[in-house]
Amino acid sequence: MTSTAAHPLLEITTPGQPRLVARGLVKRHGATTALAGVDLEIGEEESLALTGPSGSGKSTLLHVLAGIVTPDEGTVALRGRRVEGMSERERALLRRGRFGFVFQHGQLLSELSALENVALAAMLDGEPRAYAEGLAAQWLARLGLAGDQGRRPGEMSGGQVQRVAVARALVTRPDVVFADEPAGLLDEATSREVLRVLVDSTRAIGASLVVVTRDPLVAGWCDRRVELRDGRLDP
Ligand SMILES: Nc1ncnc2c1ncn2[C@@H]1O[C@H](COP(=O)(O)OP(=O)(O)OP(=O)(O)O)[C@@H](O)[C@H]1O
Repeated sequence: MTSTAAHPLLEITTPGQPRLVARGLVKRHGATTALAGVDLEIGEEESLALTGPSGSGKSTLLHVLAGIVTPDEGTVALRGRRVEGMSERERALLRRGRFGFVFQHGQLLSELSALENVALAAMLDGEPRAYAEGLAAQWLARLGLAGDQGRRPGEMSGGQVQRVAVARALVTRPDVVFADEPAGLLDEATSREVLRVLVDSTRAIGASLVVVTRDPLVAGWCDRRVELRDGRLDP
């Protein structure tokens, strides 16, 4: 499942460095300081569980690390290249090609089948349609959804939908996968099933993973766990 698309950001390689490095991140929302100075490094192929109480800044940190939200202060670098210094176009390319996302809900297009949803991510990353559909079919089969390719999100269970979302995030073989309580709306058993698939599949393709989770068992599956409190990482 190798990507054939030439990617303008693929030349970003600095061997030996952590994959993602955040320094001095501060983010304010009006009077609220969501991030109050966060330093974080994420290694090559490392999985990191991001935990902490409600309102502690987990989602904000994930969005800043992923280049979705610009910090008020501080820097984020992917393999040595500053993300917050990129143009909007470069950041969009980065998000589409080098990052994968799994959110709580809403990331699949309801009018498209599971196969089309996954293939679309690969097509947006530059793959031709037939190749993208082949990749999508392989990923769906790998995640136990071989028989569900033609189903739309409304015709699948919550757990199946989130597994399609995992396939969608991984089909571009991203460097880093960001997941914000990706199974937060599911029952505990189904949620853990989805998270297990996410952690294992991310590891299998050599991607790094940042996952926001409240579940200590899931956090235990990750290589490392950090806790945010009032916008700071607990030492
Ligand atoms: N767009 C926004 N506008 C205003 N305040 C915001 C915004 N986004 C986040 N905040 C505030 O910033 C703080 C951190 O929010 P954030 O969503 O990052 O926390 P969280 O740890 O992910 O919370 P939860 O576990 O409840 O999802 C909170 O006080 C929140 O109310």
